[in-house]
Amino acid sequence: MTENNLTMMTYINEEQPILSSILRDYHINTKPIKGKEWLILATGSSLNAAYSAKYYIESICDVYISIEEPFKFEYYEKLRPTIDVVIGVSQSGESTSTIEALKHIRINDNTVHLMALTNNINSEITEVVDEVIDLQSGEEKIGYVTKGFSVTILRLMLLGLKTAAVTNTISVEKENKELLEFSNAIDKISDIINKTEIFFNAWKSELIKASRYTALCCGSAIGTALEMQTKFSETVRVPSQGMDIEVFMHGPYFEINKNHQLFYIETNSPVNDRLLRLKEYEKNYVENYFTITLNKSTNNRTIGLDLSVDEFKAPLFTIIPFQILAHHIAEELGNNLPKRIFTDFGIAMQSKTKPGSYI
Ligand SMILES: N[C@@H]1[C@@H](O)[C@H](O)[C@@H](COP(=O)(O)O)O[C@@H]1O
Repeated sequence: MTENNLTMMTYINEEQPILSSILRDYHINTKPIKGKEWLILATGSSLNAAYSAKYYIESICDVYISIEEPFKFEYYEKLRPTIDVVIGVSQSGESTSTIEALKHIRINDNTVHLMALTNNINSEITEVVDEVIDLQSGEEKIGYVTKGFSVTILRLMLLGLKTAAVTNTISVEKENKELLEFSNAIDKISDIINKTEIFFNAWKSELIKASRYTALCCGSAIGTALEMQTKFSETVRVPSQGMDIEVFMHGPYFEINKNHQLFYIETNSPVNDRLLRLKEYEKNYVENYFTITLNKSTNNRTIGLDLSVDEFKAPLFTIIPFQILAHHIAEELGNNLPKRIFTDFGIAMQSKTKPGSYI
């Protein structure tokens, strides 16, 4: 494939094989994380990936995870003395705020273990940490990451699984059961892609009309809602937001009008009933609302992933329909995604160490 033909779909289609291969290499490639209190620093999609993995790791492993925006952390937060390890997650390894926050921590604390999780082991982030974990997600030349996002989530989840196994928090049987569940669900990613394509074709003419897109979730799916906001903002470029239903209920619901489109993310959370009640209420005020559920679909407004995974693994999969919809809606709206825009932004604002190498 020539560079001119690369699209987000190229990389979305690579998710299933790369996630399968990472899972296959789990026993060789995944080392446990030392310590009970982890602080993750990341920005953009990497931050959303951290939120996507946090609740799985905490559910399987006896650790506590805090997640912070690095810039805010550097200038306004204090490093808690109980933090054992700080993990800077940066797919490019070139986000200056993550690098600077790690440097700042090192200057003020000589004992905390600093790690980088990155797809570029020659990048600047690797020079400021004690240990580097290679994401190994392969090349991604469209800067609006999809494959790298999914790989980051799986890598983080597997670090949690390995840590749980090595510390005897879970049995070998449980570890194998978890690996099998991941594997079975990853094998169904091509079905998720097909179902989303059918959904998009059925709803295309409506989907492109929204004046605002809102993704609503409960608890452990927050990483999906946040990444929907990031991905739609970057690509569809129409106001987009993603949040927990409890946040929505305390302000944002006032702005709803019929031109908004709502996406509900259903992951069989214990508070799912509240999400269903909200959907029932809001359907009187918007023309278009859709659901992405872990279960089977019961109507044509719903993409049913039909996966046997718990709500904690769900974010690895619930994001995929949004990645595909972002690509297709952006294309329908005439946004030429391979053509880079604001190419001078990263350097002007010093948000990146160098201009992105993606097309
Ligand atoms: N627009 C990009 C985002 O798409 C990306 O997620 C973020 C973090 O990048 P990285 O994970 O390489 O640190 O940087 C930029 O802001």
